[in-house]
Amino acid sequence: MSTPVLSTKGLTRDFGPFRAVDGVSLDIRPGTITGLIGPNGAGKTTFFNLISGALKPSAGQVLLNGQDITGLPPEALFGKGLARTFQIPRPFRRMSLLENVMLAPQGQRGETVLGALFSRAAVRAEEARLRDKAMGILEFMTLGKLADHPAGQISGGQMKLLELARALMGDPAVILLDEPAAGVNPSLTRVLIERIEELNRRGTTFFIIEHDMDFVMRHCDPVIALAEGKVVFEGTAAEAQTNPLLLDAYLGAAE
Ligand SMILES: Nc1ncnc2c1ncn2[C@@H]1O[C@H](COP(=O)(O)OP(=O)(O)OP(=O)(O)O)[C@@H](O)[C@H]1O
Repeated sequence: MSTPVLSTKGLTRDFGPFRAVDGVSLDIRPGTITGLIGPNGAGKTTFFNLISGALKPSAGQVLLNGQDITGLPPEALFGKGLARTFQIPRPFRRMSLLENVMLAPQGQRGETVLGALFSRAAVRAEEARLRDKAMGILEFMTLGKLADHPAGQISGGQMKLLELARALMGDPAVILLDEPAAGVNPSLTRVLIERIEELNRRGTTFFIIEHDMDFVMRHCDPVIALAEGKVVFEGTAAEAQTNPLLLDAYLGAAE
């Protein structure tokens, strides 16, 4: 078996007396599109927040390519190749799409104190490089024509594409997506899925929270299920559909 690109060991998070994530240990294999499912309140988003540095764990560890990244802030993780998108995207609404993508956190010379020591020509060259890279990514995400549009004026589905575009500025090895298909119309969902699969073919690993079981069955392998903060299932999507524990814990509501 290949070395996991991302691992958690006993990852735990308490909110007062309530344990939202309860000793989760799992491995994400490189090159997979791994799905994370579970009922409302199972702890999925909290688990993503712990991995991506948005929340500090009460106990446990997160490893990226074997390196301990527990508790590092999101910007530091972005630089290490771990990116995350949100259930509800939050672009800078008055800035253009291009500016939003260019502003994705990364060691941007022009904005650092050190940057003041570089020549203005070097700063301009760096900005031109970022602009070209951001434009290429927007085109890849089918948003090229909207590059100069204010981000506050695009649809919710386009905002999800923009979120992924921002994530791509860090050349991430692993991307965490929180409900990418929620509230997105079918044609934009298709674009999103095609891009995820294209990036995956090029080697990017995805870890995706998704409630839409059709999406999970078609695109995710393996699938991990959380219930009450614990892993209750790990296997293929087909196994997930027939697992009795899962039917009780999660899919039972559909019966
Ligand atoms: N900041 C917080 N303070 C207190 N409790 C919290 C906090 N964040 C989450 N919780 C609780 O932790 C539990 C897990 O929430 P979480 O949002 O991680 O679940 P989820 O599986 O992502 O649910 P959903 O599918 O509805 O998004 C819930 O009971 C929630 O109320």
